[in-house]
Amino acid sequence: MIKFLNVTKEYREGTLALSNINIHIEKGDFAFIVGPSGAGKSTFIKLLLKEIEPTKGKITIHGMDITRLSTRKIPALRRKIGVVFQDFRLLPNKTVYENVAFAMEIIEATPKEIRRQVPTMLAMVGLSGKAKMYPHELSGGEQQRVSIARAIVNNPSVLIADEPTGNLDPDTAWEIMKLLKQINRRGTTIVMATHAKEIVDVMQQRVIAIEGGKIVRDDKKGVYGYED
Ligand SMILES: Nc1ncnc2c1ncn2[C@@H]1O[C@H](COP(=O)(O)OP(=O)(O)OP(=O)(O)O)[C@@H](O)[C@H]1O
Repeated sequence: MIKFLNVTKEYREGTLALSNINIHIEKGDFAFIVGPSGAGKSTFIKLLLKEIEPTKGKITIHGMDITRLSTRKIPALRRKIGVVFQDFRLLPNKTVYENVAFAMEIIEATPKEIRRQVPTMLAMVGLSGKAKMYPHELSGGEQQRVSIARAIVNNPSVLIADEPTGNLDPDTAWEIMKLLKQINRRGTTIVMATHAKEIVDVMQQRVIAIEGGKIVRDDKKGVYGYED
């Protein structure tokens, strides 16, 4: 479902963030992307979201070459991909309900669809009782749940999570991981960049390690493999 074919990203002359990498992530995979700081993980994620373009190579999602996508088709691509960030990125002046609803308004869902789908998502992430609250009234873990609800409300086939537990204490981090695993079980492919050694070691999922812009490991049930 996601393929990187001989992908190279050079930011400017001499800064080779990714060097001729090949990755194939299958539908339903739960893949951790690990590696030391500066290894190229964020670059990998930005390429997937088409925030940046590769210098060489091809990236396909569902067989669609995203490196050749016209600007007009980028919204359709983004709809297939949900994203969750370390810093939540919720809209501060919107309630929990409105934050999730907004993602549906952007794709022009009908008010009826929104009224049906948003409460379902909030129930799924365990926040039914907090629909009217604002982000600053929530704990970090709760804010991350809202951002997950927002990321999956349009039923994307892939959920990209960039350090989703980076700002959370260990117990809360595990709650978020349980939720991500539950979403994965329902068929959503998950790609998660992380520095969380314990989480990667316990979860026993696919681990793709990047070092110096190259893939140095790709194990089906891998471990983190670095000191924290
Ligand atoms: N916009 C940019 N312009 C120039 N060089 C960049 C840019 N973004 C990243 N780089 C360089 O590309 C390399 C890979 O960076 P990247 O952010 O992908 O690493 P990372 O693995 O995500 O690191 P971290 O774990 O610290 O977030 C680094 O050498 C970095 O300095």
